[in-house]
Amino acid sequence: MSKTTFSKIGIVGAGSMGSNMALLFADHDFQVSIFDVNSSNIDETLPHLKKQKNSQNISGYKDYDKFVSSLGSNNEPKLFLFSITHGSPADEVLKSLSPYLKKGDIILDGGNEWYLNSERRQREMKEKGVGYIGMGVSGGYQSARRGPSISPGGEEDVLEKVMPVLEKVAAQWKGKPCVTRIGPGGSGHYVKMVHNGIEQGMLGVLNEAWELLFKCLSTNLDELAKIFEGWNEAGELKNTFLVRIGAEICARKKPTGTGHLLNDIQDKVVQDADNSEGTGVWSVQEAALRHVSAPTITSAHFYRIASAARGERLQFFDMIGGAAAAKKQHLEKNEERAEFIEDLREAVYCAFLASYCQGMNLIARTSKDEGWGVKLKECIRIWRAGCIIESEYIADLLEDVFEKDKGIMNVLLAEKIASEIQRTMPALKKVVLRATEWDAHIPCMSASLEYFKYCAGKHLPAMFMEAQLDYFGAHSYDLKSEGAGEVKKGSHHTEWQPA
Ligand SMILES: NC(=O)C1=CN([C@@H]2O[C@H](COP(=O)(O)OP(=O)(O)OC[C@H]3O[C@@H](n4cnc5c(N)ncnc54)[C@H](OP(=O)(O)O)[C@@H]3O)[C@@H](O)[C@H]2O)C=CC1
Ligand SMILES: O=C(CO)[C@H](O)[C@H](O)COP(=O)(O)O
Repeated sequence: MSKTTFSKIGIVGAGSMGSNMALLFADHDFQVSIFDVNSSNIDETLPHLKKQKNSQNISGYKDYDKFVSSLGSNNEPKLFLFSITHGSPADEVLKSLSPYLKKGDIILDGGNEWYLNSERRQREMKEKGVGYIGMGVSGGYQSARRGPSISPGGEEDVLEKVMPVLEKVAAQWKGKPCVTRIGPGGSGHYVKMVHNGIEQGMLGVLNEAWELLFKCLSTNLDELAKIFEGWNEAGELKNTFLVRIGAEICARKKPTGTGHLLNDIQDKVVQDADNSEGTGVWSVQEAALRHVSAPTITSAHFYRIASAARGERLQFFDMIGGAAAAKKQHLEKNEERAEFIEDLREAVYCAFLASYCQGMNLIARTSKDEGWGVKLKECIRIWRAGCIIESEYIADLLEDVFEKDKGIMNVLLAEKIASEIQRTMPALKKVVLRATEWDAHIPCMSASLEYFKYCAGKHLPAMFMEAQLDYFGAHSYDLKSEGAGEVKKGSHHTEWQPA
């Protein structure tokens, strides 16, 4: 581990991530100055921070002048951490902070940011001699407090200076910090974006399993918590963060009154639709732009978009006579129920794997396109702890794949992955079939099944699509007799109907 170069840090943004990272850095003996353009955020957060351990290391600021001065004398290089909303809020803050920045200062942008914004800011800051690191921080606010998984990207000499700081505060796995130099430019934010894309897919899959158990099989929430706990204890879903917190969420009772808290929660995910988070949208956009098939991730996204529009959903529900509501099922025999739950566990794993494969293929593609040299094995390593997509079995599998083939572009083609898919796809198919009969919502599981099916399609009906495209668009085609061929326009055209 390298030596720490900074002992002070200026955090901009006293929201849930920023304030918890203030405590994290304070625990690691950094002098922390926390600033927010909205002074009421400091008024609200500081008293709370001051009640915590090591709070003597934290001071709050409401104006840039005092904030920057608190970090040292004029010629002392300063380290800043942004924890603010992506896009124009981060641009506004950077513009206001800019007059105070000096050569040698470094900004760690710890928000979820569009990688091209990070690259633009890197160029702007470079002109002033200021380093700018686009830095993914994963694990939500609990890990921000205890140690997150961190994916920094930027210029090598700047990364060199901040790695000792990040190694100190990152989550640890087997004695190693869950942080690595991802690569140049916006690669750090890009990898975090894909992490959130994978997360989106996994969240989608698990919410489908939850509905099948809760609504279709009428499993009560305490029993459901036990099922998820069991899944998290052994087998392919062992030590999977989202399954573990899923069990806690099912079991949680209301703080007042009786009953489970979950029963009161509305069925809307709005953070994509209201633009407060961008990573989901960008992952979908990037998968399309880079020509990487990622249907688990994209289906999860479009499902979330539809979930946000509850008003429209209710209207449409009435219009089609409730045909789309998940139905209660009575699996007569206990063994039949147990068998279904076991199939469901395998199906969840198989679809989680689909989400991971799609995400890793996207990183591989973009890293090659951009010449970033991202080490996929390292991405998996830093996602082992302090992170939302933590999943031990999948990480073991993929680390091994990336160890053996560092340049792999499509992880489906790794023997180990293919054999896992072959082994668990029948369970996924059984679950999709049953769930379809039961009118359960399965956008991600069904998309994952289709993904594996068409990625392994020896004779796709795309031959018919290709003919149609040639009919009306003269797009031309390859002939079967010409073999697999390249990914490029074919050389044959038929004049199906003269114009
Ligand atoms: N929550 C999470 O689990 C994670 C979040 N992130 C990312 O970390 C960043 C912070 O997230 P989080 O703490 O959850 O969000 P919060 O909403 O709690 O905090 C966001 C902060 O940004 C400030 N802000 C918003 N708009 C502006 C603006 N125009 N100018 C200056 N400041 C502004 C907010 O101030 P105000 O309250 O006045 O709006 C607030 O201080 C985001 O980029 C998020 O994507 C990353 C990993 C996990
Ligand atoms: O970055 C995160 C975790 O890693 C945040 O929790 C973020 O809110 C997740 O949002 P999304 O599912 O929309 O990507």
